[in-house]
Formats: sequence, C-alpha cells, structure tokens
Amino acid sequence: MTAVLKARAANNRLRDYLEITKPKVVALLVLTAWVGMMLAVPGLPSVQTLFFATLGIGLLSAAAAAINHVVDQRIDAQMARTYSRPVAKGRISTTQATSFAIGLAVAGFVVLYVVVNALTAWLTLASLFGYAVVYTMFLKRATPQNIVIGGLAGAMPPLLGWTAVTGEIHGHALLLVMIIFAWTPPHFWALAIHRRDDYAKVNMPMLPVTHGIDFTKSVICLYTVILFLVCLMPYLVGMSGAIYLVGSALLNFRFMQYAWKLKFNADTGTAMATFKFSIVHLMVLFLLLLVDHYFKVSPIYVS
Ligand code: HEM
Ligand SMILES: CC(C)=CCC/C(C)=C/CC/C(C)=C/COP(=O)(O)OP(=O)(O)O
Repeated sequence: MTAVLKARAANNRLRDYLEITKPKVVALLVLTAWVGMMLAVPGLPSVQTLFFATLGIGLLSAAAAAINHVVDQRIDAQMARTYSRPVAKGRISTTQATSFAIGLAVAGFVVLYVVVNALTAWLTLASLFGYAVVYTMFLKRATPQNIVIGGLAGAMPPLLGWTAVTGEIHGHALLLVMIIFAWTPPHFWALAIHRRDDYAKVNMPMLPVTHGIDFTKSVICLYTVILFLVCLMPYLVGMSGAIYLVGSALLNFRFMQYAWKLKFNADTGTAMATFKFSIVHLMVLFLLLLVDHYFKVSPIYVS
C-alpha cells in the first residue's frame, strides 16, 4: 500500500470512530452543559472547571453514543437512515467499538471525579447508564413512551454543568433540565414521522408506528405548548430577564407554527423541516439564556 493510500485508510478509520460518538449531538449537549456552568455563578466559572467539565461530560456522552451504536447495530443495519453506520457495516467490530466506548467512559469519569467533583462524575455516569442501558437496551424496544422517559438522560447536561461549578443541585438547573425534557418529544417524533416505515420495518414501537401519524402530530402540537409554558419558568422565577423572555417566546411560537403546519397543512418536507428547526430552536434558546445572563434586563414585577 502506498503512503497516500495508507493515510487515506487511517483518515477513514478516524472518521468512523468519530461518527460513532455522534459528534453533532454531543456538541449540542455540551453547549447546554456550558450554559448550566455559566448560569450557576454571577461571573465566569474558573477556566479549569470549564475545561475539565466539558472534557468529562463530552467523553461520557460520546461513550454513551458509541455504546448505542454497538447495541443497535442489527436494527441500524436494516434502516435506510442508519444502514451505513460503521458498526452496522462491520467497519468497526463490536469488540473495537466496545473497547473504545469503555476507554472514553473511564477517561471521562476519572477526569470528572478527580478534577471536577464526585457528584458531577456520578450524575454523568448515571446519564450514560440512562441513555446507553435504560433507553437503548430496554425502553426503545418496549414502549412508545421510550423517548419521553429516556429523554431525561439527554436533558441532564445543564444540571451536570451546574454541579460541576457549585457541587450542588439547584432548582434553576432543574428548570433547564425540564426545558430539554419537554423539547425532546417534538424533536424526535417529527423525525420519527418522516422515518415511520423504517421504524415499522424493524418493529420499534415508536409513536407513529404504534399510534399512527395523525395522533403523533397532535401530541407534537401539545408538547410544543407544554414547552412554551416550561420555557416561561426561568423568567417567572427571576432566573432570566426580558431578553430571554422575548427570544424564547419567538422561538416557541415558531416551533408551534411548525407543529401546526405539520398537523393541518403538511407537505412531504414538513416533518423533516420541523425536526431540523427543533435543533436550531434548542441551540438558540440556550444561547439566549447565556446572553441574557450577562446582559440581564431585570424582570418587571407588578407589586
Ligand atoms: C431520547 C432523546 C433523543 C432522541 C430519541 C433523539 C433522536 C435523534 C435522532 C434519531 C436523530 C437523527 C440522527 C441522524 O440523523 O442520524 C437526532 C439528531 C440530533 N439530535 Fe437528537 N434525540 C434525543 C435527544 C437529543 C438531545 C438531548 C440533544 C441535544 C441537547 C439532541 C441533539 C440532536 C442533534 C444536534 C441532532 C442532529 C445530528 C446530526 O445532524 O448529525 N438530541 N436525534
Ligand atoms: C452522559 C450523557 C449526557 C449521556 C447522553 C448521551 C446522548 C448521546 C444523548 C442523545 C440522545 C440521542 C441522540 C438519542 C437517539 O438515539 P436513538 O438510538 O433513538 O437514535 P439513532 O437511531 O440515531 O441511534
């Protein structure tokens, strides 16, 4: 093999390992953890905490994603969206992917336990367990409420960021968790509507498969309303100010518009457009929380 071919093979291999960590998902999870870290204190947290908490939470999230690729390899191999994934295709063996995931998890746990704090290390490990074991191995195959319950694991990073900085669980951090918890169902079910036939083929009891597309659309509408209400909480408890209130209201109205269109006036692209918007929505919402924290316009209280 020439040097060029060897370099290309090594590059492809690296790309495969990166892919099984779900890097874009982990990036958004880490953003929400950062917001948890920044909102936990009035100024900035220490650079050391920021760096090592990001590293530890990122490594454990990536490990959870890699375990998901191992556990789901058979169903992944049968679905159009996932058939070419590295483990499903056999480009990375089960043993290799498992060892990689264990390596990431141990490294992440040690970083958090030794440099950050024990509470954050254990809570992050519990989140990994919630996603990789409880959701992927059991809930996903058992009930259409799989992603509602399993969504709690993915909603944890703001709390993990908060405890990394303060060492304590705080009600404000739990509000941020609740926001992601309420966001997850419309995020996932929009995609599941688009991919309904894929999930039906592999007997995954996703809501559009078990209860139909129309019912799922109604529930998405309902969740966007719940999300709107949950998103008011940071303002109502005085945690965030007017910038956040206005921005989050606009984002949530847009999300409700997408949901409404999906229910009453959908074309073939509406479900995917709603799914893609959900990602922009969460990203901008958390950036807004951050901007609001540093340029806060105090809430107006009526006495
Ligand atoms: C149980 C909870 C969740 C489920 C079932 C779920 C499901 C999914 C699925 C099936 C995809 C499509 C992946 C693909 O195209 O191959 C996806 C994409 C994505 N999800 Fe979620 N998700 C959940 C929670 C989250 C959370 C908590 C976040 C971040 C805070 C998140 C962020 C993203 C992002 C950024 C993408 C786009 C990835 C890409 O384009 O490669 N998801 N999600
Ligand atoms: C430590 C910590 C915070 C852990 C959480 C880790 C994590 C990666 C959460 C994201 C949730 C997610 C992408 C679910 C999709 O799984 P799926 O199996 O339904 O989707 P797929 O078919 O695309 O694999």
